[in-house]
Amino acid sequence: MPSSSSLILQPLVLPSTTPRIAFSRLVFLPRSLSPRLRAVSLSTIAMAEPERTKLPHVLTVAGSDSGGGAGIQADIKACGAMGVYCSSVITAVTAQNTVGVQGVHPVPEAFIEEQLNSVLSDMEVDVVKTGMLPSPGVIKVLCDSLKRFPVKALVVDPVMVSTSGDTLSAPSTLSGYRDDLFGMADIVTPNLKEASALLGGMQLQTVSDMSLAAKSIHKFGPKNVLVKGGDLSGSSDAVDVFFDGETCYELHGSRVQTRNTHGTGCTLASCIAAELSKGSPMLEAVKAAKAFVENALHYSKSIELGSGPQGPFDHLFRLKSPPYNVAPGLKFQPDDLFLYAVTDSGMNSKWGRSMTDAVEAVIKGGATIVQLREKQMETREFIETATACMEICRLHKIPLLINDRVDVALVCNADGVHVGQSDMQARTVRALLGPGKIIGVSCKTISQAEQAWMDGADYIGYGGVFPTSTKKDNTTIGLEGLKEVCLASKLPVVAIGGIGIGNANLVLGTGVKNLKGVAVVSALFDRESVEGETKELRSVLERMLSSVSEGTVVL
Ligand SMILES: Nc1ncnc2c1ncn2[C@@H]1O[C@H](COP(=O)(O)OP(=O)(O)OP(=O)(O)O)[C@@H](O)[C@H]1O
Ligand SMILES: Cc1ncc(CO)c(N)n1
Ligand SMILES: [Mg+2]
Repeated sequence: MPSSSSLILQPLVLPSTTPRIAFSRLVFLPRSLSPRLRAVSLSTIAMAEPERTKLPHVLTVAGSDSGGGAGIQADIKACGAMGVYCSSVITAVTAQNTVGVQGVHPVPEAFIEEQLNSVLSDMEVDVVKTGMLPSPGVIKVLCDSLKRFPVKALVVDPVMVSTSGDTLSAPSTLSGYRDDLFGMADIVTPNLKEASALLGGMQLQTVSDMSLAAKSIHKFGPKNVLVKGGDLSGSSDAVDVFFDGETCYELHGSRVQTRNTHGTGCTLASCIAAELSKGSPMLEAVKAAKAFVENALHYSKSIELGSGPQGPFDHLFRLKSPPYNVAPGLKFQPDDLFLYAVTDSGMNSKWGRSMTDAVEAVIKGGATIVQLREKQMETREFIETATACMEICRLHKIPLLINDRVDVALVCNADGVHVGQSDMQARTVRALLGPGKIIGVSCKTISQAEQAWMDGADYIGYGGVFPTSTKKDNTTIGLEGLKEVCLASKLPVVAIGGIGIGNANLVLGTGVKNLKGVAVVSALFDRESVEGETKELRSVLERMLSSVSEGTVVL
């Protein structure tokens, strides 16, 4: 939470095109403090930096798929798409296409060992991901290599049978997986058939069977288990079950209607490995991987390759879409939600001020994030206004979000988008904006908050807390509803709806987990002095915050 005295020293990461000079700067939390403090914060010290960039690195130990949709080929493309370097140790060469597997040619174990030695001894691997390990001997070689060259994480996809029904690893590998490799794994990712085989043929037909299976497989020693439900018959969504040893999570995604699902499992495990190599926590890595697979399937629905029943999909779909080339904006920090200003041009014209003047004033007053919410403005005017506001926000290092209009956000390279329940789904917004942008979702219920998290949003807006004139027909849920959703939410929350100087303390005073701030429209913009009102609200919030943190809340 913001505090006027907290100072941190933070390295400034420069884009790769910038001359190789590193700066360090003093950064105060939150981003908008007084101009005096900001001036101090920007004093930079130039110093020489060695010429070295460490790329996150995944090593895949898997089989080649001549059709290019699964195996090593999927792994390399998936890691590339996630921005991670991928080396490969090939365990077998398969002759494979959309019809099935026509042949398997295992690589001799001694030569697999040689490949492992070459890469692990030299190339600073962060994460190892395994796919097709055709024999128990290969598993043994791999375990020995990992003991000699430990890595940060091990992702085991226990590939046994292809979807076409062809055997990719001997049944005798089962005990190698269970007794040797699983105990070293950070996560194992069996599909339904593999989970069943690992558990001696246990029937898996429902999501609760999947949970039981995840818990049983966990007993073999991996830190986490993900039982994948791509092949769960009769399921209208794509549900996977994640178990971390304590909690079982059902991860629900939309089921894409397509024949092009060959290689989803390899891709999912590689994306998890890629996210782990970048430093993501496990559950976040799994979520990001699942969202990637779903998006890739969605964007590849129309691909026609081969005459068989299961086609490949396009891992590099993002390259085709120019929006993905937009520069990342300010990285999301939950504390930015502290004083969240939402614009309204009707109020600005009432008080005779321009949008840019209003945005500048609200930032000077102490707003920590700005959202342009313009329901009536023509597209061209909206883009011009948003571009001008972006300049002001960039200058002050305050994130600018656009309500609903992903197109406007892309054109003006805003820091993100805020969507409501009837706007574009957050996962689609994420697919369009890419991973570096901020996405917020308005939610009224716990299940909407859960869905926002699943969709890859960064925060939720919860409201209306109090009655408001800004939104007609908006149900008021009150402070009790706010507390309930905050406690259940996995994302930071900003409260909205009828909040102003007179009642903001009631909101922050709840002191409830995940509540990071208040979003305000009329109380800032339907006033004569935007800057003055914002300053006053900011000081009310800061006073409330310090009494909450000292445990001396007086309402
Ligand atoms: N049609 C689909 N729509 C959305 N997600 C899907 C679909 N099919 C599979 N998935 C997702 O893809 C991931 C891989 O699951 P799946 O059960 O297909 O693995 P697999 O059988 O090991 O894959 P492979 O085809 O590589 O053998 C899971 O997250 C699953 O939910
Ligand atoms: C080489 C290889 N690895 C894994 C799979 C599972 O999809 C496959 N079909 N082929
Ligand atoms: Mg499958």
